[in-house]
Amino acid sequence: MSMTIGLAGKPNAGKSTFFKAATLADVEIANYPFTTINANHGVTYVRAECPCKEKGKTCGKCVDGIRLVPIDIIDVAGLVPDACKGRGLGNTFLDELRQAQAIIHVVDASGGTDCEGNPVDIGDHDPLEDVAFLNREITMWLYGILDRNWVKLSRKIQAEGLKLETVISEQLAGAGIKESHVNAALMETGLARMDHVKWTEEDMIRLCDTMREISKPMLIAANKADIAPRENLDELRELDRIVISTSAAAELALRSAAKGGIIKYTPGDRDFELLTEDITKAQKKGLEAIHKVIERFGTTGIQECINRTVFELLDLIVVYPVEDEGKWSDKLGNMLPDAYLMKRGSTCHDLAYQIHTEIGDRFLYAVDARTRLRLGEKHELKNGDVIKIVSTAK
Ligand SMILES: Nc1nc2c(ncn2[C@@H]2O[C@H](COP(=O)(O)OP(=O)(O)OP(=O)(O)O)[C@@H](O)[C@H]2O)c(=O)[nH]1
Repeated sequence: MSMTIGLAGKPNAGKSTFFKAATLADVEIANYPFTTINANHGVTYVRAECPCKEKGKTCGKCVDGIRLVPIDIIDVAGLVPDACKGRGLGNTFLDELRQAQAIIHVVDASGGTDCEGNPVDIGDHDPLEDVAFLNREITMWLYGILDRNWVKLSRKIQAEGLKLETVISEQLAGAGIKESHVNAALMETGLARMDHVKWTEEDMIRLCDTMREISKPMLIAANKADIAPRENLDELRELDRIVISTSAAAELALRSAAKGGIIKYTPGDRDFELLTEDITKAQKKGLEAIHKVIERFGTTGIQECINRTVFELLDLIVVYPVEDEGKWSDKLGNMLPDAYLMKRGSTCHDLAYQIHTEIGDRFLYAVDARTRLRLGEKHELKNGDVIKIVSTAK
């Protein structure tokens, strides 16, 4: 199961900076091959507690007990200028959006760019408009697809006795909508109890809006928080969703400085340590400014966006498969060699399949390496579990 985070945002909101920062990893930390599919596709990392700390050992795969687990991220390009003037979302944008299971919407919280991304005075543009705009556009895109054939589909449901959720999900399959999404939206809107023939346009838009929320959960990165008026940040925080104050520019500077050996900084840290005095005046001033930003907000917010997208919006957990339940290692003695992101609710059997099809097919039982207890195939995994799978596979 591969999951992808989509980064969306109007021009100049800081989306490219966010993407660059989120995908810039110190190779020594990352330990994974850098797999760029194209310029817009990259790998970012979830920050997790590494279990090796509990053993009082260092696995060599983490930094001071912080494990970085890879996940794909796409810079969803093509939220075109003029979209807000009625041109709608671009095809590139929608094509890429389909591939993402959750969205981080990078908003210019400073209000220093208009709806097309043109610079205006700080505070002149209301960032709430950008949030509402993107949501509405995605909803109306779904509605457009559904409405196109609705009369025909509606008749088909009645004539052939088909299930409403099957027909709707088939029509919206291209947008990544699954039957479970439709079902959940029908329940949430109360439309499940109403004859679909009687649905008004407004009902259908409401259904699409709810399907969007469920199938593409979104959090808001209130970016440029460092220069944003406080009212803007407060206003955004009142939204009924996760809103995180971010400074993509600060995170990019920190990761670049860490990569260059100037500072010690692991993504998401609440501070950084200067490793050399051999820096220019400008660098020193820059780092001091970033220090103030971190002091004010706790972190730059970028890592928090990734973590909360993964653990809350996508509802994933991290699981560590091992072959030796005593040493928490593989056969060669490498401690905690892998960290897998899996959907919450996954079982030991699912983990076996994730490791290898044959191990899944020939699964016998699993062992919780912490408690040494035997677990059956249906046992549900928890975040941070260290698990050995026993199978008859060679
Ligand atoms: N003050 C401040 N400026 C930022 C921040 N993030 C990005 N910027 C600046 O905002 C401008 C736009 O950033 P980009 O990352 O290029 O914006 P974008 O949304 O990707 O825009 P396009 O590439 O045109 O789509 C640049 O000058 C950045 O340096 C931030 O957190 N704080």
